[in-house]
Amino acid sequence: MSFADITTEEKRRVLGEFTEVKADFASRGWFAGTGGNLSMRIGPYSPERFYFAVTASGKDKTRSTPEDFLFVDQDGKPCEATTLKPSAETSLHREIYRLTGAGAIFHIHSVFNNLVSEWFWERRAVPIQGVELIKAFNIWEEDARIDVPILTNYADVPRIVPEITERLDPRVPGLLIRKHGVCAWGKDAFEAKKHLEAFEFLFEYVYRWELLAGRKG
Ligand SMILES: CSC[C@@H](O)[C@@H](O)C(=O)COP(=O)(O)O
Ligand SMILES: [Zn+2]
Repeated sequence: MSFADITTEEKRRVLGEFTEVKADFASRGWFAGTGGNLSMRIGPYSPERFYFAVTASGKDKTRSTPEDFLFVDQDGKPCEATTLKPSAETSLHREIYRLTGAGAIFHIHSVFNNLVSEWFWERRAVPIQGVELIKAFNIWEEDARIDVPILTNYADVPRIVPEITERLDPRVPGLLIRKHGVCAWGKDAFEAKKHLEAFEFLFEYVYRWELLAGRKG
């Protein structure tokens, strides 16, 4: 099955859901300075062949226009004729889809995700233990601990890709890029959003806990 076989109804459904998620994130202030990008997969999946809708690069993501998204394939090539440029960080989405088969990936910049990525940079991971919201990742064991990987924020974005390949933890549906932002994913937009909200809660918790524990300043 190729992209041409995907029905117009299915494309409309995905873009409709995508538009809602984007507006919701905009209302939370998650797209400061055009930062952040979102993608949602469409059609059948294999690690070698898949398609996804992705936000166009450099747009004001707090606005809704007919030029907000385009469809690309597993190589990041547009599936339809367009003048739009896919997100500068499309290579990160491609690799996460290839490794996980996720249905949606959301990347945002926030002050808390930037702060914890720097504070824990030496260990290359943010440790989080025993906080109830870890269950949002479908991890139910008593006093569970996760380590959210922190990757190097290379200006040449494709250089980050091998670090994703090496560091992605199948139990943890997210990763941080140092002093940049978080990518969170899930089997569909609902789950990716749930994971993103949980990460943002947990990063704020960790930051505040470090302050209370006197490890900062
Ligand atoms: C202007 S914010 C920095 C951007 O380079 C990037 O990190 C980002 O998240 C948005 O890039 P985009 O190409 O619009 O998807
Ligand atoms: Zn970014």
